[in-house]
Amino acid sequence: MKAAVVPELGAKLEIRELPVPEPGPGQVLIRMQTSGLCHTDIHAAAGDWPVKPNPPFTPGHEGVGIVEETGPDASLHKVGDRVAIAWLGKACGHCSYCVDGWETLCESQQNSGYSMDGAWAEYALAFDSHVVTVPEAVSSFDAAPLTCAGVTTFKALKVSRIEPGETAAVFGVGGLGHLALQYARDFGGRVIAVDVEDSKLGLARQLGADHVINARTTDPVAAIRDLGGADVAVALATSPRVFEQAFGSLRRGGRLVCVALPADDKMTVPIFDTVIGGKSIIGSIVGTRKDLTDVFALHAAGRTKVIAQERHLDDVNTCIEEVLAGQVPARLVFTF
Ligand SMILES: NC(=O)c1ccc[n+]([C@@H]2O[C@H](COP(=O)([O-])OP(=O)(O)OC[C@H]3O[C@@H](n4cnc5c(N)ncnc54)[C@H](O)[C@@H]3O)[C@@H](O)[C@H]2O)c1
Ligand SMILES: [Zn+2]
Ligand SMILES: [Zn+2]
Repeated sequence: MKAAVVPELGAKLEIRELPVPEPGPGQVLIRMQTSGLCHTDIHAAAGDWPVKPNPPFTPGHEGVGIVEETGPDASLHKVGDRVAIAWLGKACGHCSYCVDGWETLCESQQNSGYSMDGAWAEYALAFDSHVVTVPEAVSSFDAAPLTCAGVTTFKALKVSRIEPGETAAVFGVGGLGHLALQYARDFGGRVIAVDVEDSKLGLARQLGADHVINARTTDPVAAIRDLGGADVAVALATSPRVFEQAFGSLRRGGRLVCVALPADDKMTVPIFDTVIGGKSIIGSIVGTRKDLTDVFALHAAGRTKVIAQERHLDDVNTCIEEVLAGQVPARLVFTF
């Protein structure tokens, strides 16, 4: 099979011919149909996060495909089922987090395309217990971005406790942001989109943003405050400065949801303003299998639009450059 492999951290990916892997206990072998390029895969290949993956490895955690073979003790899914491989490759199932509906916080979890080989390949192994069924009404093309960008921003808006009528500011209209603003529109009220590319802001308008701000030419903090401030700000761009601006845009009682994971790991926020203004800072990591099922159901009901372009795995290095240059509306999806 063909797979994109990170030979060493920071190096260009290589397209390699590898043997199709055999499913072990509890595993299924998936024949990939589509696989999205999340900015997390770029961090993984660069090795720019505090906890590093071990090369050589195959990235990819927005994989959608067909179960081709089941390993011993894998009985939840059967050959022919269409399933999604998400970032949460496996959680233990019995720690305090897992039993309390917070499997995404499990300390012994495995992550697809990071601690285990991922979905940028013609075939991938996954755990039967953790792949999620894709409903018929959701195409494999749309399902790929929903599997990380969708579930992550759906969860981020849930933990923000946004209320109908509240204002949400979405910082970064990339793969995650273009879905975040649709959930914000559906769960809350007014939506303000911030990016540094006019093309992304045009897309944000089409997807229902009420106001758009180009942070390259306009100070987003002042502009959002002029609009009355944000009840919820979601940080989806990979720079600490964006987190600080997102915090600065909050009105009293506002909640900053931290989602992006910039390599530069520190942000500065004013303590006085946090205390006096009763503001909250919330971290949010992907979503559960149930969240992803809900995301698919919303999409099947026509509530979200996925904006993505089709690419070939052979062009993976160019694709990464395109994403880094901010040229992509809004996700790239490899098709097999
Ligand atoms: N917490 C989680 O569970 C989770 C899940 C998936 C991805 N992530 C992280 O989220 C981040 C975003 O991922 P993505 O796939 O959406 O990336 P992306 O590259 O598709 O989108 C980033 C967007 O930010 C915009 N941007 C850049 N600089 C900006 C600035 N100064 N102000 C406003 N916008 C700016 C870019 O133009 C782009 O539209 C990455 O760090 C990724 O690792 C986190
Ligand atoms: Zn992702
Ligand atoms: Zn656990």
